[in-house]
Amino acid sequence: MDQHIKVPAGEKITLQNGKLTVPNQPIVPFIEGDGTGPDIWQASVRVLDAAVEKAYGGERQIAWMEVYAGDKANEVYGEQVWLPKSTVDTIREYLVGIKGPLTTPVGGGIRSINVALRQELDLYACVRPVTYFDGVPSPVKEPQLIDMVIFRENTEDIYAGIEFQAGTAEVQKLRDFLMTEMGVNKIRFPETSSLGVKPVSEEGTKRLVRAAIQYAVDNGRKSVTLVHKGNIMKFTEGSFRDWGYQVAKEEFGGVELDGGPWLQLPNGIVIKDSIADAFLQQILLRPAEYDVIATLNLNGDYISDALAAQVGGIGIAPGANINYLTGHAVFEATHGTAPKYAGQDKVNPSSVILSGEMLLRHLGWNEAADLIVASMSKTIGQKTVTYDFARLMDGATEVKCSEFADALIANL
Ligand SMILES: NC(=O)C1=CN([C@@H]2O[C@H](COP(=O)(O)OP(=O)(O)OC[C@H]3O[C@@H](n4cnc5c(N)ncnc54)[C@H](OP(=O)(O)O)[C@@H]3O)[C@@H](O)[C@H]2O)C=CC1
Ligand SMILES: O=C(O)CCC(=O)C(=O)O
Ligand SMILES: [Mg+2]
Repeated sequence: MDQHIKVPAGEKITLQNGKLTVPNQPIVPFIEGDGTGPDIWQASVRVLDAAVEKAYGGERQIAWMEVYAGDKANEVYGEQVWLPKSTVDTIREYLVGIKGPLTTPVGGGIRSINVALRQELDLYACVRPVTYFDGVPSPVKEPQLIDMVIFRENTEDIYAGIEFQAGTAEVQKLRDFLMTEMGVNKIRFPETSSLGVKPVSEEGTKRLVRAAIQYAVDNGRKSVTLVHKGNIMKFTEGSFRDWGYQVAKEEFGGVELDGGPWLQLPNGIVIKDSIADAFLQQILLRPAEYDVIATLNLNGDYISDALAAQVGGIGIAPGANINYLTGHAVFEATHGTAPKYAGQDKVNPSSVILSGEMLLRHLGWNEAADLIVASMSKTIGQKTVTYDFARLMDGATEVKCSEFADALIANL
């Protein structure tokens, strides 16, 4: 902790015997985020506080504690400080946090702060539920059939950022090693290639798939689909599939259906797999056949936004980054900073509000979480929506980001 972080009155959330102990005034660190982050956070925190107040009449309250990352860390800690150590240490100490989106430049510049936070805290499961709220405009015919929860591996894959730029001494060293010592002759343009490394481990895969299956078991879901491109990337994505089936068999009692590879657990849950390209058309054509999804980091990134579009877009796509073993969890929207709308009080705050709803449920404050879901349904049902929905909805009343929060609070 340092002098920039003001600790509010409240108590720490702790983990005891694998279970969270949540005081009535838990201190929860938050990162406001870049771009539209401040608008969204200011709207979201009001809704979260109002839901808690309504559910518990003042007996419970979240003590929010601001920690810094991205542009605001530069302002507070000085230039080129994007993710202060104290931010990571504070979230580590207080276990549960929430964040707005943070900018990552394309090409050069800093590596993703979002990814760094997930790696530093080993938040190995990125959990992104995709459900439909009645009345939301959707490009598909039967959006109500979509009810999936994506479990995206969050620490490995090509997403880990191990890559070397064309023309550097580093890439030359790696290329020479691959070509002379490993017999690699498939780099099409060796002199001008950048090279990336795609680590996919048995441990990393198994803990993610284990979490996905456990979620399916705990929540009475019908199936878990392992999504991969294992026909082409045999030892990374193919192994993800194989290790996934192994967990289902060895730890959850899966038995082969019709000679495999699909499995069925004793409670009826089906464990199956799908190749990523085919999967992306299947979720459009036959979404009812998919339920819990377990996939690698980059696939999960693409699938998250594609599925979000089917239920109205990334303005209403929440998520959580979780380590089920240590209890650490950082909740965040699926979308980014949407920089062209920054400071306009315009964008949809629903993704962060519903990420907060997931946070409340994670704390066991289900009454407050339920109030938020009900209010979201009611407000959208009244066609009071932000620009993203209004432009696709007949007869909608378009409201600002902050006004949408007001409407949600009024409907709690
Ligand atoms: N976890 C994180 O913090 C993430 C950070 N990022 C970062 O964000 C930056 C911008 O990324 P970009 O690719 O533009 O993706 P964004 O998700 O920021 O925005 C893409 C488009 O999605 C729509 N959108 C996004 N958020 C909302 C919202 N709250 N309400 C309504 N519509 C929304 C807008 O569509 P329209 O134009 O149609 O109105 C927007 O132009 C990059 O630096 C990227 O790295 C990206 C993803 C996640
Ligand atoms: O870190 C980033 O900038 C992008 C991350 C992202 O798109 C995601 O996690 O969905
Ligand atoms: Mg993404």
